[in-house]
Amino acid sequence: KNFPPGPKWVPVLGCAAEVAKLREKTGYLYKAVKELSKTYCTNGGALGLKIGKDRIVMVNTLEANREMLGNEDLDGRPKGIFYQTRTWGERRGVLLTDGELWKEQRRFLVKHLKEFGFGRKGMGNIACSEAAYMINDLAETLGNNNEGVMQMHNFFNTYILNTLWSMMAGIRYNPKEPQMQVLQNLLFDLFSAVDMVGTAFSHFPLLCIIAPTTSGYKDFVKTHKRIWKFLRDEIASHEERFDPDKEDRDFMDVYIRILREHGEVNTYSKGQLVAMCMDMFMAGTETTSKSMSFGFSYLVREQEVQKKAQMEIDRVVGRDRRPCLDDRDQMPYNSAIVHECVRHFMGRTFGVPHRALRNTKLAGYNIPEDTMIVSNFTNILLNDDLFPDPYAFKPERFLCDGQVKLPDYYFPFGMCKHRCMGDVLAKCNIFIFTTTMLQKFSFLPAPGEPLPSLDHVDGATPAAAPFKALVVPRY
Ligand code: HEM
Repeated sequence: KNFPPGPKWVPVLGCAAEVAKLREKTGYLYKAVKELSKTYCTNGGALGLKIGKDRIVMVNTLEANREMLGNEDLDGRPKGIFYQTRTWGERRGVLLTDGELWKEQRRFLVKHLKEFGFGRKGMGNIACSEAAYMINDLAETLGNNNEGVMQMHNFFNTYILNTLWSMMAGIRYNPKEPQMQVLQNLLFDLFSAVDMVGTAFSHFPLLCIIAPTTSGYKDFVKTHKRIWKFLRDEIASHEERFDPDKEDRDFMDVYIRILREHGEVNTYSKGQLVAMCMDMFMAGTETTSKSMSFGFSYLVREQEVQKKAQMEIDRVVGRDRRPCLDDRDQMPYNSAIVHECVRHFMGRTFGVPHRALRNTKLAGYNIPEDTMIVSNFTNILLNDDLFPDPYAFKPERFLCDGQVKLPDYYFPFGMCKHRCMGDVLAKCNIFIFTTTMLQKFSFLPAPGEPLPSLDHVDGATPAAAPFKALVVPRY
């Protein structure tokens, strides 16, 4: 009763058929949700759906999103086969957990990552060092001082992963390593095959038994097994070389020390360590590298924006040294590019789902316990009234009197208790990587190729459609 309005529910399916039909017609889940909201939500605040077993509320308006993120009754994370299969049937990690485990482990993770630079000056240095590898690799691929056409949409992945992994595991990977390429492709496919709200087998769990292959369950498990193996191997090699008398070198060392000294007590366990690494691996790399690939797909289209960014880099940094985080305050245009990259990425996705911990209210509607609640960021970040001409790439929208000014309706990293843990790292990486690339190279439309498409690959996190650029050294 008084559940947010939406399409009619039929037994077993709920309104899955109508959502699927619209999704097929529009090509994207976020567009399907937009059309449904137009049809069913007179006041717009929230759209109520039932897909298989899941009651889902899409939170549409700015006001309703603020209310949702500030309501502690809605601070749970979903339960169920989709979310728990990721962590071998248990609730582990920091991304999709709630309650005591989430609170204690999130606090522990943030506190100890700081020892290795997270959120501190060291983080900027790590990003600069990784950006230097990136441009050297690019120059090497092109052949010194030559230009060439490059596939760009997945170019940044490993470098972005390395900035986080140097703090988590003290490692940097070579992007050309076949194992790394396999892992990146696995992640890309995984994120394209599922949605933020789940997938066929999570809404209809019976499919895991009667149609494990077509429902995507088998692939989901297979991909996760490979990611677990990758992480467990790394933890095992940390355990092997762990020396209690030596200083910890990274977060894995810190966690291993806790387990050796106290055993698996309270919320601490080896499984929790694997799950946290997996969460960071997924939440921390896909989001930032996809924001960057959206950004570069637009920079190739919008040569004027690229030129303005390069003029600012030349003026503030020059060509004799590389950009660093301390330059950011003097580089409002490039800082605004960072926000525009994130806006384009998050504007095509949904927030990480929340769950009602108890019966509560949202936007005047009743929200029963265990309902999944999802921020519809499209309605905010691609909203014509809040961001005029929303599909254009305009860093200027974040500038006022030559300085960056963020409106209070720009919160792509969420708000309140579940706010993104990695926003500072993400913004640091996008700034350093973009400015370092634009200082050294220009990215032009590839001859004979179409301009990068404005369409994207749908999924749990959206990806810029694959595109190429002609990369030309500037000096
Ligand atoms: C452009 C990059 C990124 C964007 C747009 C982004 C966005 C978000 C959003 C919207 C949430 C959900 C907030 C909520 O549920 O209310 C979130 C959660 C989270 N993000 Fe990010 N994120 C980014 C990068 C990162 C990075 C680099 C890391 C890791 C260092 C990270 C780690 C996490 C974690 C662990 C959570 C779960 C927080 C919790 O539930 O307590 N994210 N992020």
